[in-house]
Order: sequence, then C-alpha cells, then structure tokens
Amino acid sequence: MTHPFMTQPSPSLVPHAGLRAAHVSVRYGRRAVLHDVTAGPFAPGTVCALLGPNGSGKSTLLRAIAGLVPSSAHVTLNGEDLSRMSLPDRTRRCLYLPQALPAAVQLPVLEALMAARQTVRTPLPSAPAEEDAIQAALESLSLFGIPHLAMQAMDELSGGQRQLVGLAQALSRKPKALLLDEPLSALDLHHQFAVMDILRRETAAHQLVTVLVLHDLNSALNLTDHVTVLHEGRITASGPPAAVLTPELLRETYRVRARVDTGADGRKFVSVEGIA
Ligand SMILES: Nc1ncnc2c1ncn2[C@@H]1O[C@H](COP(=O)(O)OP(=O)(O)OP(=O)(O)O)[C@@H](O)[C@H]1O
Repeated sequence: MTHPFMTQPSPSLVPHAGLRAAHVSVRYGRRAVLHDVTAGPFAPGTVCALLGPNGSGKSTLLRAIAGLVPSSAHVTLNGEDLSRMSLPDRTRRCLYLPQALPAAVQLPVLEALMAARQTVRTPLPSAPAEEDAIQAALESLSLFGIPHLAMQAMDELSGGQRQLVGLAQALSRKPKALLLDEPLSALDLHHQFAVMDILRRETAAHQLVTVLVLHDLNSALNLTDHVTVLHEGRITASGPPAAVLTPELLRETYRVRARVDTGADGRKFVSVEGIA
C-alpha cells in the first residue's frame, strides 16, 4: 500500500545533485525481491534512513545501488551515471559498508585502514606518502574514539569494535555517497549516538549523501533528515521523518499498534503498545 506521504528529500539547488536510483528490480533466482523501485534523489549533506520490516529488501536495495547485485537499476550521483562505470570507479564514489566486516582478517587495524585507503589512490610508495596514510588512518580511528585499537588484530576485535573500525575505514576512503547497512546494530547506546553524530557532521561538512538502514525508529525520527520506507520490495513512503512515521504507517508496515509522541524537549518518540 502506498502511504499518502510521498515526497522527495529537500531538493538541492544544484541540478542533478544527490543520489538517485531509478527502476531497481532485483530477482534472486525466480523470486522477485525489488519491484521497479525508484529511490531518491537523496540530497548532498543529508542523512537518509532506509526503513522497513525484515526481508522487505533494504540491504538488497543498498547493494543494487552499489552495483553489487545484478539489477536493472539506473543510478546517478551528482549527475554522474554510476550504472555505466566499472565497479572500482563506482565504489570510489559510492561505498557500501555491510553490516559485519569479515571476522577472519588477521591484519592490524591500522594496516587494514591503510590498505582500504590505498584502493582509492594512485600508489605512491614513498616515505611521505606512507606517513600521510598512517596519519589519515589514525585520524579516522580518532574520529570514532578508537585510536587505541590501531595495533590490535582485526580478528581480535569485539563485534561493536569491528563495526566502528568498518565505519572509520569507510569514511577514510572519502566517497561521495555512503551506503551503510545497519551501522548501529552492534553498538551500545553511547556509541549509537556518537556514531550518528559523527555521520551527521561528516555528511554536512563534506556534502556526502549518507543512506543507512536502521531498525531503531527513534533514531530515524530524531537523527536523520529523511526516511524512505520499504515494504515487500516496494517503497511505500518517503519524506521528512516526523511526517512519514505515523501510527498508521507503523500499523500497515510493521503490524504494530504504536504511538508517536513529542517529549518536553520537542523530540519525537515511538512507543509500541502491542502487535496489530
Ligand atoms: N543472496 C540471496 N539469495 C536469495 N535470496 C536472498 C538473498 N539475499 C536476500 N534474499 C532474500 O531477499 C529478501 C530481501 O532481503 P534483504 O536482505 O534485502 O532484506 P532486508 O530488508 O535487508 O531484511 P533485514 O531487515 O532482515 O536485514 C528476503 O526475502 C531474503 O530472503
């Protein structure tokens, strides 16, 4: 069912600015998972949440935008046609971070970050370039409050630490669009807020387009600029979080009875009263 609230993210003044994926259809074998979905344009400088129940196609949509699953998608970023690019060129601009990094990597964190950064630069095996790379990797780790993990092996990190390193690695590659699949899923409350704060600041400062899959509707309500809701492989609503996330939408999409209230500080919050 299409929700009555279907608007596009705040339009940018630059023509063709932002990320847009048109006519995304994806099949796994004989099963259609996304049905001619058109998402965006997601404006530069905004953090956009992709919401929806389990199995609705959120990860598949992010992977299709990144060019990681075969699809009919036509994807543009700031006027460039990503669909026509080689995967490395596309990834340099539009980076997908999966929910979990592989656990079995034995590299120290610092080296893993330097290796990731190297994939987006022309190799310059000089000592100053190496120092720059170390400096940049340390800065990324510091941004996420984890410089102390620099010499720890990747396969000795906790799940949450691995997620923070993944985010540091993704930002250090300096893409123009970041596609983050449940980037908060392994993080404690402190780190969930800290990461959202960092993502909002970095997105604004570098005019990135950040699209992230979230299950926490309160984070989506208060910490993102725009939400897009997927249900059974179709977009059912898209627009400002407070306008889209209504009790009606939550009943239709998530099959819950829920209230959306405004706290004394003006922040909105969802409370679920039961199963619809
Ligand atoms: N590699 C695959 N092969 C076959 N089917 C797949 C594959 N990946 C996903 N699917 C199916 O596609 C549908 C959408 O999956 P997807 O992972 O995109 O959903 P999601 O909205 O991200 O779900 P969740 O919130 O549970 O992570 C699901 O029904 C899933 O079973």
